[in-house]
Amino acid sequence: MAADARGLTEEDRATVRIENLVRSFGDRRVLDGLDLSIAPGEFVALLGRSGSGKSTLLRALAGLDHEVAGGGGLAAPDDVSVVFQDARLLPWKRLLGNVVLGLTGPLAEERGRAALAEVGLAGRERAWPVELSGGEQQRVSLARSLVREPRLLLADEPFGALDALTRIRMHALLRRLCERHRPAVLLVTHDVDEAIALADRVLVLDRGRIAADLPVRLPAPRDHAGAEYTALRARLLDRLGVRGTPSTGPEEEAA
Ligand SMILES: Nc1ncnc2c1ncn2[C@@H]1O[C@H](COP(=O)(O)OP(=O)(O)OP(=O)(O)O)[C@@H](O)[C@H]1O
Repeated sequence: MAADARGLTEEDRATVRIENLVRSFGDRRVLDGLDLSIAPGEFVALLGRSGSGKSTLLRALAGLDHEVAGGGGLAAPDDVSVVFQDARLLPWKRLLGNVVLGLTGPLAEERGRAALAEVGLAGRERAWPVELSGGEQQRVSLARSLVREPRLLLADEPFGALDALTRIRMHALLRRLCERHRPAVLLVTHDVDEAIALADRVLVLDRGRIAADLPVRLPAPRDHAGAEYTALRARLLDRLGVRGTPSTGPEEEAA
């Protein structure tokens, strides 16, 4: 692997580096020798059938699971933010209070206001979470995550509970925010179109490992009707077993 002027390879510079990760629940090995690396600023989507271990992997990366075993290691930064399907705002705090929770320093409030403005909620700082729609609450959750300028943003089905129209708006917002803040992102989703719309690279988790690792090389704006889009979508659905085609060996393509 090519090294830079300081002798660092791409692997050394990775924001996430996992080798041989294993997680079992009782007799069941959910993650079974999983390898993965994510480069700084890279947006990666993770697909996989229900129960394939997507949330388990996310929890391990978030440092929420102390029972994972990494033979070769699990390296993820400490400055990680996590967004879940439900916004998990504190109902007794106003929006600004929710966004700046745990932030210290004289600029905390100012940064919180700026973050709310970035997600389209300027002027709503003093509103209570209960006054917001589900989509608006999820915007606050994004603001709360990104105000910390994390090196890694983990998102577990963040738009799963939203209606189709709000979801499309949230896609555009998330993409914009990530281009501005440049965290590495691991987005867990069930939705193949969401994965292709947002990510630089799409992974499929199957039988405890990354079974497909495909770069998304589509010109912006990503055209749902384009031949490249359709071909990538078909490959991913195939890997997910949706078309009834059994998956074969690991599928990889250099990014
Ligand atoms: N704390 C736990 N105790 C026992 N089994 C668990 C625990 N957490 C997860 N599992 C099991 O591990 C497997 C993977 O779960 P996980 O939630 O990671 O899957 P997932 O791919 O995120 O699924 P979904 O898409 O349905 O959310 C499941 O079979 C689940 O029952």
